[in-house]
Amino acid sequence: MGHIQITPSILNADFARLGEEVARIPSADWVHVDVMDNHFVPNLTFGPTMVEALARSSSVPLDAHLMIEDADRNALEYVEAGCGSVTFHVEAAKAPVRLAREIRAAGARASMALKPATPIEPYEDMLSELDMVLIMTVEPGFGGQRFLDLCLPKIRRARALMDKHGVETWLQVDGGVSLETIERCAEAGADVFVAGSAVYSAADPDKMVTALRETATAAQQR
Ligand SMILES: O=C(CO)[C@@H](O)[C@H](O)COP(=O)(O)O
Ligand SMILES: [Co+2]
Repeated sequence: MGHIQITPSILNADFARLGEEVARIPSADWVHVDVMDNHFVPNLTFGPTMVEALARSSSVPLDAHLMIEDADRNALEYVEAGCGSVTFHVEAAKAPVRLAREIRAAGARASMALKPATPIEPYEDMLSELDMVLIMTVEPGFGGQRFLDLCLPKIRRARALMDKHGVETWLQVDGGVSLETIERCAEAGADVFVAGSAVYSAADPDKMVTALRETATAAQQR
């Protein structure tokens, strides 16, 4: 398992001042940018032009979470926009192995996301093609939803498969992660944590990043 990383989502930040909002979380390991196209999910956020502007203004690297149809055709735009990690949904990719290879070849970390009802087992043999697997712990589309405990067994199974294959693939969780739920995820084997509303509704977002990291690190070492 890798060291604990915290990647705040800006979905619940003030979109009118995104540059300033990102500057409020200097301790974050990554900034999670939720790209939504109103087709793969029933919500619309921003595209590569905005992500490119954010990448230029941020001292923290960007972790793009693409909730878009036709990921095969559009994912590379986010590598070109300057994201250090690009996550596509397997439900939206026609050729996930080819896409992961293309993302890596273009110079970013390649990551694949699974919705709550999508199993990890069919993708066991492609773990070595991935730098990260993202297990959604809410249905994608909106911030501020309740954490789905039913996803915890899948986190455990994903960690067991990664151990079995001896890969260094990171295991990210996204959705409803807070000081209350992060321990369960870390104990199950996750090492990269997206937190949106928990961070941006805190009085001091950067302090919340530190608190989340400390809580997860303690749970991981138990
Ligand atoms: O990808 C998504 C939602 O689809 C997430 O990244 C959320 O934006 C995280 O927000 P919280 O659930 O932590 O409020
Ligand atoms: Co996300």
